[in-house]
Amino acid sequence: MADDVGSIPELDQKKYDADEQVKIICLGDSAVGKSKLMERFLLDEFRPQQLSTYALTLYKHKATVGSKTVAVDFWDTAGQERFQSMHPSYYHKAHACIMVFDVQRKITYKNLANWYKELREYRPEIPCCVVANKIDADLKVTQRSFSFAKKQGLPFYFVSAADGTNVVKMFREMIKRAVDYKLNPSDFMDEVMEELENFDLEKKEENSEADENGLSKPPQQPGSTLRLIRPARVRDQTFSGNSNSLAFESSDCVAMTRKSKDNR
Ligand SMILES: Nc1nc2c(ncn2[C@@H]2O[C@H](COP(=O)(O)OP(=O)(O)OP(=O)(O)O)[C@@H](O)[C@H]2O)c(=O)[nH]1
Ligand SMILES: [Mg+2]
Repeated sequence: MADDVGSIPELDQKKYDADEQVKIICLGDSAVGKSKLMERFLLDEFRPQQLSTYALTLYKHKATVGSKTVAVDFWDTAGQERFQSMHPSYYHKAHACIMVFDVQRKITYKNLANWYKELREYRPEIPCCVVANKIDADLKVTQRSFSFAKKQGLPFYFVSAADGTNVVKMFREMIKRAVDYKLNPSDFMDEVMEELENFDLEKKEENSEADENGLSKPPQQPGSTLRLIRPARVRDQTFSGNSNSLAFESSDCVAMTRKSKDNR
């Protein structure tokens, strides 16, 4: 049993600060085909058996965008109702989101509104798209209009993980949008986080300079800087092929605490 998600290199989210690393998350109800879409894109295969994702799977992919090679981490999680809402660390530092519904199950389309609301609470500005999956089961659905994406101003794709329709196109466009977002973040929180991280680094440098000059360090004020508290415990960790799976045991989450001077 691992005791700290931060100690699992694949899940150390600091790596997403590097220019050539992006994180793309996938949202949608259970059995809409999130994992099958990833498998279709990454392995170009489709095995119809259903195995619901257990908590979290991380798929790694190298993509070329312009002249750059970019490492893309796709985060895939179970859309099961029992989870109700997603673990906050799932959204943390995500650069794009793919929202999926099943054209054969109306409820999965209706539930997009809930997924989208939660996404925007954590990531107000990241690029997002809506994906109507399983069109192979009934091609006539492509004649219908699904207004949710239009209302929210989001790109919309009819796809099929089973026969591959539009899958590569959709993933490539989302990777490009994630990279563009990474280079020009319009998310206020991203900028605040970056400022605070730089501020913390500068402070550390000042302290070590003071040390070198034989000066004493200023006393550390507990809670006066921004701290990232990582999920405390991990129940299970398995590695297979190019993906990692793990489960969070409790609702412990990536939480940010910051006490201002006035609160001390
Ligand atoms: N006909 C058809 N079936 C599909 C397609 N994509 C997925 N399925 C089937 O839908 C079922 C669920 O697919 P998954 O990819 O496991 O669904 P998921 O969204 O990852 O589900 P959770 O992990 O439980 O959240 C499987 O039985 C797949 O075979 C598709 O494009 N066409
Ligand atoms: Mg799945």
